[in-house]
Amino acid sequence: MTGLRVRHRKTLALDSLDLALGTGVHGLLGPNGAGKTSLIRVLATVARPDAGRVELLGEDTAAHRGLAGVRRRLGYLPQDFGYYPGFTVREFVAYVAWLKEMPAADVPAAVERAVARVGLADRIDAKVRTLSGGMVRRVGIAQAIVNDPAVLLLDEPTAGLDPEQRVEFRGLLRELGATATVVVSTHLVEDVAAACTEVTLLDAGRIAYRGTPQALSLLGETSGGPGDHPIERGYTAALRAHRAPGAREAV
Ligand SMILES: Nc1ncnc2c1ncn2[C@@H]1O[C@H](COP(=O)(O)OP(=O)(O)OP(=O)(O)O)[C@@H](O)[C@H]1O
Repeated sequence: MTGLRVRHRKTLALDSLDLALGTGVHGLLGPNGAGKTSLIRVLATVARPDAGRVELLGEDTAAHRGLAGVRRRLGYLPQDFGYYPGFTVREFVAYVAWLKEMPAADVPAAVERAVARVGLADRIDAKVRTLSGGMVRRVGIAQAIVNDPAVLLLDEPTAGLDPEQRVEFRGLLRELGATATVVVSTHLVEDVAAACTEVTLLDAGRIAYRGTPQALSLLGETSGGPGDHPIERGYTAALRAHRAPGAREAV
C-alpha cells in the first residue's frame, strides 16, 4: 500500500502509510488508537481509504473488478466479530465457507479441519452460545482460516485465550505464515516474539518502527527503555525515538 490515509471524522487514523507485506507473520503493534484496526479493516476491504492505493493479491482494491476473487482468498477476524449464537460451531464455520463461495463438496472437510486446528474438535456440534469467551474467539479464528486464505487478517486474536491456547495458536500462526501473508494485531509482545517474522509498530497513524522481533528486542537491550521483556523494552524505546522532537520515520 502506498500513501494510505484513513480519516474518521476529524481523526487521522492512518497518515500516508507506505507498507509492503509478503509471506510470513506480520505483528502489528501500537498503543490504543494507533491505527491498527483501521489498517486491518482497509486490508480486509471492509473500509475504503480516503487516499492512497492498496494492492491485494495483485488487484487494486479501488477497482471493483477482481475484488470478489480477492475476498474469496482472504480470512478476517475482526476485533468484535459477529456470530449467530444459535448456530453450532460446525454450522457457523460452514456458513462462512459458503459466504466465501467455497465449492460445496469441499466444505465439510474444510470445516472439520479448521475447527480441529483451533482445538475445538470436541465442541464442533456445540451451540456457539454455550462456549466460553476464549472458545468463541477460537471459533472466530476457525472461520478466518476455513478457506486456507492467502491473506489472513487477525485483529487481536489472542485476547481471551488461556496461556495453553495461546501457545498452540502461535504454532498455528507459524504454520500458516509459511505459505500465507498473515497480519496479526496484538498488545501481547510474547505473541510477537514467538510467532512473528516481522513487526510493524504504529503510532498515531504512522510507522514508528519496522523490523524483525529479534531486532526490536536488541533495540530494547541496547537502549535500556522500561519493560519486563526485551521486546517490550524495544517497543517503548522505538516509540520514544519516533516521538522525539525532530525524529524522522524509522522504517
Ligand atoms: N468509527 C470511528 N469514529 C471516530 N473515530 C474513530 C473511529 N474508529 C477509530 N477512530 C479513531 O481512529 C484512531 C485509530 O483507531 P484504531 O481503532 O484504528 O486504533 P487501534 O490501534 O486499533 O487501537 P486499539 O489498540 O485501541 O484497538 C483512534 O484515534 C480512534 O479514536
